[in-house]
Amino acid sequence: MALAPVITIDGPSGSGKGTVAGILAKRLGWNLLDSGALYRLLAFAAGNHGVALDNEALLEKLAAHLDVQFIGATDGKPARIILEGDEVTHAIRSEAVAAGASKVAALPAVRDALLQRQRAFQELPGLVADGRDMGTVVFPDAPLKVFLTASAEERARRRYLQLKAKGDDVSLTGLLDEIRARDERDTQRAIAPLKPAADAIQLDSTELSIEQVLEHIMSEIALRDIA
Ligand SMILES: Nc1ncnc2c1ncn2[C@@H]1O[C@H](COP(=O)(O)OP(=O)(O)OP(=O)(O)O)[C@@H](O)[C@H]1O
Ligand SMILES: Nc1ccn([C@H]2C[C@H](O)[C@@H](COP(=O)(O)O)O2)c(=O)n1
Repeated sequence: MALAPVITIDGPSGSGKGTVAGILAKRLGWNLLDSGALYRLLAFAAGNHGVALDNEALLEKLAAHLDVQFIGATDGKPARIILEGDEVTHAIRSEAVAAGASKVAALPAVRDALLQRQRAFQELPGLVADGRDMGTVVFPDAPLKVFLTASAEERARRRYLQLKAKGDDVSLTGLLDEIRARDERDTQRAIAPLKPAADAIQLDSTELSIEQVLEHIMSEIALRDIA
C-alpha cells in the first residue's frame, strides 16, 4: 500500500510551527504529529519517576515504554494528553518542561527509542509533522519540508504574549534568555541537530502573520500537487 504523504515543519521554539502545523492538518484533514510533545512527555515522566535528565539508560527505557494517549482533537491538536493515566495537556507546556525536553532530546538512545513511535503517525490520508528533525531524520522522503524561523526577539515576544494570556508571571528578558539557551542546545547537539533539510523551503515568519505563513505553504502544496 502507498505510504501517506508527509509535510514536515521544523524550526526553533516560538517560530510558529505548532500553530501552523495544527491549522494545516485541520484544513487538509490530515493527521498531526507534535514531536516536541513526546520529548516534553518524557522529561515530565522523568520528573515523576525521579530519573535524572542525563541518565541515558533509564531515559531510554522510559521512552520505550512511555504510556501516552492523545485524545480527540481541536484545531488539529489533541484535546487531551494523558500520561500514565493523568491528564498533562497543560502541564507539559511550561518553559521548565521545555528546557527538560531539550536536554533529554540530546541523548542518542532517547531519540532512537522515540523514532518508530513518531513514524507510526504516518497514516493515510497524510501527516503534518512538526519538530526539529522531521525533515532531516524522521521523514527524509517527505515531499514538502518547511523550515520556519523568526528572530529570537520576535519569538520571545510571541511566547511572552502566549504565557501572559494564560496568566503566567513571566519576563520578556527571561524568556529571551531561555529561547537562546534552547536554540543553542538544539542546534549544537551532536545527534539530529536543529537544521534545515537540504531540500527544505525556508520561511522567516518574523514579519508574517500566521495566515501569510499558511498561504506560502498552501501554494507550495499546490505547486507540488501533494494534497
Ligand atoms: N506568524 C506569527 N505571528 C504572530 N504570532 C505567531 C505567529 N506564529 C505563531 N505565533 C504565536 O506564537 C506563539 C508560539 O507559537 P507556536 O507554539 O506555534 O510555536 P512553536 O514553534 O511550535 O514553539 P515550540 O517549538 O516551543 O512549541 C503562539 O502564541 C502563536 O499563536
Ligand atoms: N523533533 C524534535 C522535537 C522536539 N525536540 C526537543 C527540542 C525542543 O527544545 C524540545 C521541546 O520541543 P517543542 O515542544 O518546544 O517543539 O524537544 C527535538 O529535539 N526534536
